[in-house]
Amino acid sequence: SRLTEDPTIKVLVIEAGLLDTGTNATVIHIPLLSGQGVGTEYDWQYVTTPQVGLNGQVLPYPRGFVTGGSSALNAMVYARGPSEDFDRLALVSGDDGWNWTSLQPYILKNERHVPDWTNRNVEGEYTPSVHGTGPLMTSLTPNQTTLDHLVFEAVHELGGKFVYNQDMNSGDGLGFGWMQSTVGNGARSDSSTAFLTPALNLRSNLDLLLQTQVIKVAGTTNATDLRTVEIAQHENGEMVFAGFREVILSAGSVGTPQLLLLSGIGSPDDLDQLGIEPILNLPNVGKNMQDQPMVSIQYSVNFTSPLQNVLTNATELDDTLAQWETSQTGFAAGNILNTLGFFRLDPSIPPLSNHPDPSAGPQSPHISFAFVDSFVSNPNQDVPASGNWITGSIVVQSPTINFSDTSAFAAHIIAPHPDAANLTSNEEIEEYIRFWSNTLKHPVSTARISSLNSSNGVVGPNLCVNGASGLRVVDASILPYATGGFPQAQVYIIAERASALIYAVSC
Ligand SMILES: Cc1cc2nc3c(=O)[nH]c(=O)nc-3n(C[C@H](O)[C@H](O)[C@H](O)COP(=O)(O)OP(=O)(O)OC[C@H]3O[C@@H](n4cnc5c(N)ncnc54)[C@H](O)[C@@H]3O)c2cc1C
Repeated sequence: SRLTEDPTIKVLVIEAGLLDTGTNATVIHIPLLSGQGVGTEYDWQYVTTPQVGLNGQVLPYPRGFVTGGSSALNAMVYARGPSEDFDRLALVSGDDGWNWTSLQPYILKNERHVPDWTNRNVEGEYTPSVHGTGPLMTSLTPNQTTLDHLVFEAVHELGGKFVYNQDMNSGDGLGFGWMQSTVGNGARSDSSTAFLTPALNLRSNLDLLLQTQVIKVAGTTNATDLRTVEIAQHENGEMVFAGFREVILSAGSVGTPQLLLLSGIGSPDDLDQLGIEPILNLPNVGKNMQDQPMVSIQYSVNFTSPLQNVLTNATELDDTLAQWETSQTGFAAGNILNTLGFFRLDPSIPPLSNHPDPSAGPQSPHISFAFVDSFVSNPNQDVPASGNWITGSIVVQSPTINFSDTSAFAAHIIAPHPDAANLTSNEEIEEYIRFWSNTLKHPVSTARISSLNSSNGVVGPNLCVNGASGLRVVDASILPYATGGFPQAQVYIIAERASALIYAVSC
């Protein structure tokens, strides 16, 4: 979208998946259904290899197979992460243009805060000055609940590190706050609805090839001058497009290293085993992947929740969805997540007492957690047939023990779910985590950025592939570390600056 603002530049987008329109695609656009696009025709439907740390489990690994990519499938959490994340990106890449302060124009250019459909008063729930004027819309929940108020009562009661964070997109990455979702006008806002589709409607210098898989990038006269793309629209239907000014891979943390390897870019040993002729020795392609594990604990509670009512009562669900279809309003026009917290672990106890701190700095989180007003099951866990439930979803480790002990929660919690009933020793907690963990689906770092003189990276500070010409990577794979926030916000920011770099510096 940004590149085609210049009418002299022609852009061809090649997308393997489907268009995000049509009857089935409402699963993408209705905020209440967020997450339900997983496992459908809009998902590549990968699975992991058996995970050693999770007792050998094989987990589904969804990736968007649709215009908008995974931003059309995701849980819509918009959290840029701590400023320290971006400062570390600048340090690793040796380019101050990636630090939090330098990125401000791009941060403000891609996103804007909008009211939820009820237009309720949200004063004190976010900070207007840290939001911009961009096409991507973010908003707060229209559906505040009893649970949300309990969460903030518990935060107040616990004090200490459990501070209220008015806006987790301000660069301050710690504390509990109201969650911002990529929702506007009652529907999901994503990289297709905010950027690609409006540009396609507006400009003739942008074209989209759908259901077309890129097979590899190639050189024509010079093997490392990579401006040719081989594609296929069906088996044995290969075509070659040559002569691009530049090829930009945005196939994501799984697709981008796959394409690099298919093109002969990677570790020569890996490529030899696959029968692919090596053209560039970049041993970090597809290596160093970081993701964020998550585990949920459910509690039965003595209050009912609107979300649970809708999800368990077919008539209510039909009515809610019918209202959305008519006017993009009602309960279905809000995300199912309303609040989110980011915290640091105690440095005096393991794992931090015997490992280097993996966070980006002293103001960056080690864990995050969110509460949902319903039963969110872990992989292969059955949803109980009855009862009122809430779920605490914890990334990496569980401080919900503290939370459920607060008087705010104690007055409402009946019992933890039987699967988590007897978690008292460290061993029992560890076994629970290994057995029930899932992934947040946040892979990064498979084509990581590094400074110009480093051999650790796949791309340099301008996102050009090291040792090649004509080839750039712009997606989550370039991030050097798992984010202290949630990755999509960082991907939009990277893409916004990348468009400026593409104008300024050729690869
Ligand atoms: C279920 C789920 C929930 C998530 N929840 C959140 C969340 O709440 N908040 C958050 O910040 N992040 C979340 N994420 C992660 C976030 O969506 C991703 O980090 C982000 O979308 C990555 O963007 P990307 O451009 O790197 O890749 P993607 O968005 O995955 O885009 C890659 C695109 O390339 C296409 N492609 C791949 N290979 C080829 C090929 N060979 N030829 C042609 N096209 C190809 C794909 O079809 C896809 O459209 C979630 C992800 C998932 C899957």
